[in-house]
Amino acid sequence: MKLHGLYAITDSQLLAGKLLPYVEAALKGGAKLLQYRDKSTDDARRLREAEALRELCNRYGAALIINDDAELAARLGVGLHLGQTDGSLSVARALLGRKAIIGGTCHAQLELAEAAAKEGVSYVAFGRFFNSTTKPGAPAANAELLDAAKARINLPIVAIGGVTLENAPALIAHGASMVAVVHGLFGADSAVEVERRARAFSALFNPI
Ligand SMILES: Cc1ncc(COP(=O)(O)OP(=O)(O)O)c(N)n1
Ligand SMILES: Cc1ncsc1CCOP(=O)(O)O
Ligand SMILES: [Mg+2]
Repeated sequence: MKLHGLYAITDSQLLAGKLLPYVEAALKGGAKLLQYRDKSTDDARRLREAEALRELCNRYGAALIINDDAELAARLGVGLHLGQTDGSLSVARALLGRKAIIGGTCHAQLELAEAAAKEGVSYVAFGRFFNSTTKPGAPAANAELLDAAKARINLPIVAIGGVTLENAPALIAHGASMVAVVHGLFGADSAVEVERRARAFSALFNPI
């Protein structure tokens, strides 16, 4: 799977009562990666929802990534995203195997990306690039960081944080292989609008 294009991330509050139709709309619109991001402790619901999302991703040729929870990713045989305090990337790589998509949060620091690369990640994620209602306290990054990362890190680069259809082109021009989006994609009034946005995000990426 080429890590290039739209990376959709779910939010349990924003998608309450409409998780599956909105995710299906994003996948129809061309999202390549889908991250299940749910901070709740209801393990039964998380398992059920993640299984349903895996089925949807399979149907649309996208890959499912689980946020924070290596055991759930291993149980489902899908990818994983870990932040700096979410556990070891190299342990996750050993657990999930060499083919799994594993991503690591690198905030605004190239050194974190170099360390993550050594631990065997599939992509490095930087951000937040803009104001984010989903995670307002995330450390701020700027587009020049992407230029530097492109020159130093030989891995796909994901840009996250306040990404919209208006500001995504600059991130892509500075080397982002993927844009990861919550609100700018799923903060829509209808599934039709989510699909339209997903298509528009996807069209920003040149075919490779
Ligand atoms: C693609 C992507 N990039 C960054 C994050 C943030 O991860 P983290 O810092 O662990 O914060 P939480 O998302 O767990 O609140 C991410 N989830 N996905
Ligand atoms: C999880 C995360 N990590 C850095 S910013 C962010 C939130 C992204 O959500 P939004 O696209 O709504 O800003
Ligand atoms: Mg995390």
